[in-house]
Amino acid sequence: MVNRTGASVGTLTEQLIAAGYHPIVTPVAQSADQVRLTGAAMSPQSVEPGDLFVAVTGARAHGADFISEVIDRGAAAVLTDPAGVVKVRQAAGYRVPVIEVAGVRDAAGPAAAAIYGTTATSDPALFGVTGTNGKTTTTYFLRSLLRAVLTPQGRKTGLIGTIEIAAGEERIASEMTTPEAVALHKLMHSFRERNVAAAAMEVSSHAISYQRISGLYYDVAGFTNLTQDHLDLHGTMEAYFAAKAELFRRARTRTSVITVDDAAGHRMAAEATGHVVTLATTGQPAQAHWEVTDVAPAGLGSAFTLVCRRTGERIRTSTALPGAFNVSNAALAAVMVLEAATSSERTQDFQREDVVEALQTAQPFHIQVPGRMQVIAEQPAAIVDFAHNPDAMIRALEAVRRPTGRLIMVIGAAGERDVTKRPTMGAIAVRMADHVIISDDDPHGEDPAEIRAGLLHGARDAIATGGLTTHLEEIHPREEAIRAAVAAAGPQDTILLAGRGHEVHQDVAGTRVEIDDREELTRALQARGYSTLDGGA
Ligand SMILES: CC(=O)N[C@H]1[C@@H](OP(=O)(O)OP(=O)(O)OC[C@H]2O[C@@H](n3ccc(=O)[nH]c3=O)[C@H](O)[C@@H]2O)O[C@H](CO)[C@@H](O)[C@@H]1O[C@H](C)C(=O)N[C@@H](C)C(=O)N[C@H](CCC(=O)O)C(=O)O
Ligand SMILES: Nc1ncnc2c1ncn2[C@@H]1O[C@H](COP(=O)(O)OP(=O)(O)OP(=O)(O)O)[C@@H](O)[C@H]1O
Repeated sequence: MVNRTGASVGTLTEQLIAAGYHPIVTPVAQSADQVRLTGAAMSPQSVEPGDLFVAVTGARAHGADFISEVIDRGAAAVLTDPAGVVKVRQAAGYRVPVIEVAGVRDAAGPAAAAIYGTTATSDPALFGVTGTNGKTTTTYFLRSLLRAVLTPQGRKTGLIGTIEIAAGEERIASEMTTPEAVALHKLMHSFRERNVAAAAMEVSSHAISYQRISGLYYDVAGFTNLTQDHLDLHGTMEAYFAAKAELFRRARTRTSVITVDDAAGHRMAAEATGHVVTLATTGQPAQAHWEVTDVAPAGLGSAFTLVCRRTGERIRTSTALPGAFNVSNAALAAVMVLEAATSSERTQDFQREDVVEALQTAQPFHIQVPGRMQVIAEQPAAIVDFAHNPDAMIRALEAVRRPTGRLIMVIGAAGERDVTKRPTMGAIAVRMADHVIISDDDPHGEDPAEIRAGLLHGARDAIATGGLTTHLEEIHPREEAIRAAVAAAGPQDTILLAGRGHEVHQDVAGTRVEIDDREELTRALQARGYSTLDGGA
């Protein structure tokens, strides 16, 4: 059953009071009950007639600075902070009701939930994934498994993440890993309209810190891992951990599935509230609810068994994606859906035997995830991957290393992001590859030469202190670095392009420079007479 959208300003205010906010509504000529809100928007440019405009303040501006444009677009009311109220009054007088709250970003979620009809049990069933690495891959795996279970019931699946937002086969380009709260609730409504029964969603630490998931309720949330990244936003690993931990609270999530392969996972499981399920994927004995055992190579990927310690149940499945970390990602997706099938709330959607059968027979983890360990050619082995932080680089390099042949890699680092990881990434590259080409990623507003210098510094230091023989070069622009990597490779060698994955343009000081690693690599390989795999570009 699709919920109709809409709430009056009066109803919305009552719901905010019930949710613990203390809204103050400044009056207009009409009574608050007569002003009907049919949608919500946080970006002034996306306001539509009848919307609640949520005016937040930030590093660049206050949403209320754009109030004249917002009213011209037909906004019916404004939700904002005390500073926003003053701005609205000065620029627009008493033309629309203004609801004042102290924490606008946090109140935006419950407000949008009231307007778009999101509740804890409304469709879709939400599966959230957080962690430093593996969110995109795990959500693709989740969607694929959910599809295998729900398609025979005539129901659809949704996806929200870095690469795309999708409702069934309909695709919307994604600008953020996790959109703003109002956009998320609008999306939940459109999912319901499209018969989407379950959705897999990436939850970035930015989204948690900026309260983008406010007003959402997760049936199951999964944790992959926590390693260094995003220290520009969080400052310390402790604060980064605390942001992620917010997802695993009873008030937000019914069942938390936590991968406990590292200390951060153990601590996350200990601090999570509500129903907590642990998963160990290293193949080593562990005191976890679910364990991965019997990992064996299967094509480029791996087959493995999931064992439930409590019941002794054993489920054999596999993934076609290379790398031990993809066993972890696949196992997490599998346990999240198995646990949803166990929860009494959703058993009508997810029959446990359907999930087990899908895992054993439908090969749900044999999909390609754009730019994640994407194999472009086999001779030389040529792979495009999104690894752009130290841990992901180590794991990606381990995954592609073969007993014979040289390993050639191209890396860069993004500008205006966590500068402390650059020397570490340079050092990892020269320690684990035979030939390293340092080039550009997304410089944003930073000088690309300085970013490369950060990587080179770490790389040169590691070569000197470790007495390494790695061949190190600096080549830009990136397409030239890719051509050089291919020129340096023989058929038995391996080429890894790291850092950009699915991305199709670089942001260079605000200018979009078209470049797709998969296409560049395909072209460079073909120009030298090598065969490439279909769908590589
Ligand atoms: C660090 C961060 O996440 N910042 C987000 C935050 O910015 P902010 O608090 O500084 O706000 P602001 O940009 O001043 O905007 C305030 C208000 O003015 C409006 N405004 C602002 C400027 C303008 O020119 N025009 C305009 O209308 C905005 O729409 C907003 O209503 O709130 C803004 C509005 O909601 C977001 O656009 C902005 O995301 C920026 C674009 C961003 O780059 N975020 C990235 C880092 C991010 O969130 N990434 C994660 C993934 C990270 C990962 O795992 O790699 C993600 O989930 O996507
Ligand atoms: N479970 C994992 N553990 C460590 N590294 C991983 C894991 N899964 C994937 N990776 C590596 O991290 C890279 C990014 O993977 P993915 O896009 O799935 O993660 P993500 O969390 O969505 O990343 P981002 O938030 O940066 O988009 C991959 O290309 C791979 O190199």
